[in-house]
Amino acid sequence: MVVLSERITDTNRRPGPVSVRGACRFRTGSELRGTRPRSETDMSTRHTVDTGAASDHAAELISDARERIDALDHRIIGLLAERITMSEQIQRARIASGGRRVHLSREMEVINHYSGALGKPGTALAMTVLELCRGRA
Ligand SMILES: C=C(O[C@@H]1C=C(C(=O)O)C=C[C@H]1O)C(=O)O
Repeated sequence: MVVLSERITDTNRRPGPVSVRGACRFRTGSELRGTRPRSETDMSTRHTVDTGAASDHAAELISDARERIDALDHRIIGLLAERITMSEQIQRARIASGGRRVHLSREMEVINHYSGALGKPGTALAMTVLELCRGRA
């Protein structure tokens, strides 16, 4: 059962809407019946809305896994920064010696490495990594 929204000012008043991140949603049947404490329901709903999950269990699993993904992305970005520094050193040394910035046969090796491991998207990823490291060719 749902009840149409109206803005709430008193958090104990029913059946006004519940605010979720500044937005309003309809009150659920269990909230209207008072079978769950209001704050627990609000937290639980926010949890599932944030993750797109349909249960608290899935929402918790997703939140935990997202933290690990954020940590992995942080490391990937750190590794990319390290790669950019190494690549710049090579490019500077080559240019200082009278050579060119770009070395195509080496780039093909890099692209093959990525596509061998990751398939077609690996090619696109390698191109992006190369662009980050030596600019647009
Ligand atoms: C770093 C180099 O210079 C450039 C950058 C590359 C890279 O970032 O992997 C690869 C080939 C070159 O275009 C290199 O020759 O190894």
